Amino acid sequence: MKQYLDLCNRIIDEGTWIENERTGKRCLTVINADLTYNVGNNEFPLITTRKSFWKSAIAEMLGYIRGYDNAADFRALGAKTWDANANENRVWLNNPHRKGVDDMGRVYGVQGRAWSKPDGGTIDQLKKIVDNLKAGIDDRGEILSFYNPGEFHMGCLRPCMHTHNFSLLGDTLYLNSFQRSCDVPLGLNFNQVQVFTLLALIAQITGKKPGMAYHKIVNAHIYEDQLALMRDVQLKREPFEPASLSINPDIKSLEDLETWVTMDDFEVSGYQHHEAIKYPFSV
Ligand SMILES: Nc1nc(=O)c2c([nH]1)NC[C@@H]1CN(c3ccc(C(=O)N[C@@H](CCC(=O)O)C(=O)O)cc3)CN21
Ligand SMILES: O=c1ccn([C@H]2C[C@H](O)[C@@H](COP(=O)(O)O)O2)c(=O)[nH]1
Repeated sequence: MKQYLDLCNRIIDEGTWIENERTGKRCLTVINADLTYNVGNNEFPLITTRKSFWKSAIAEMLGYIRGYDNAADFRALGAKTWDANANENRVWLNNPHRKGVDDMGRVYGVQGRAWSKPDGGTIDQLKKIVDNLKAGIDDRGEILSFYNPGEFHMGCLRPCMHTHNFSLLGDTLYLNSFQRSCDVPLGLNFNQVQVFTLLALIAQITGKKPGMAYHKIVNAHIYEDQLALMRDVQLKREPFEPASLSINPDIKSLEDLETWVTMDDFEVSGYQHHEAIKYPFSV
């Protein structure tokens, strides 16, 4: 929690105002933040200075793991977070690649599970990683990349958290996750949970011990219409003791994640939090 609050305070104290053309809003911005999560000790990085909708965050990550490309599939898992980007952004609505209502296009998990090869066919990056790690192999290229500039024009948004790089040291699994752009009041609250849960899940299905997750953020910002709520409400609150996450131990394979897992397979205990804050969302 401290590292989240430190980043919010740093943006407010040292940030630079930057115009953002895509949303038409100004953002108070800093460059470079490094967050770390101790997954081995189950130090779940859940925000306590407002109510966090952690189930939506995990549902989103599960949707990426499954390679979903449709906001309705995310909703069915419990995340409404892609509705606006799929259905309310004028540039995407006018894009000839959009297949209809709720289509997100070739974003995130589509690239992770079905990256198109120039000579035909697709690459399943996640399956290769899981198979290798299960066999104790780290080829120093256990990389899940959602960032495919050749297909940006076929998706509603470029991926923000774009690369997840796994590493094995003996029986311990590590994760470095890279994020190019971060909406600190709204997105980071989710992204912290996602990096943590991704390492916990992949360790569980590959039979490894989870170690540390390292989360690198490049452009960390607060939108102008979020600033007062962050500065005058959320940052005035005292954080509570951290919560912990438990994951159904029956989840044993990538196929389990792809087929029967729901949000009922995740539980958070000891979550004390302040009241929810409704931050404005920029499409
Ligand atoms: N401007 C912007 N910020 C983001 O964080 C973001 C995007 N766009 N576009 C793609 C995804 C979608 N994400 C989202 C979208 C919505 C919420 C959101 O509304 N959160 C509320 C309520 C969540 C709920 O009820 O489930 C929150 O209070 O956290 C969070 C992350 C993260 N990403
Ligand atoms: O997982 C996510 C997804 C998105 N965001 C935020 C970061 C930005 O505020 C917007 C994306 O806008 P770009 O113009 O494409 O940078 O969404 C996030 O924080 N986390």
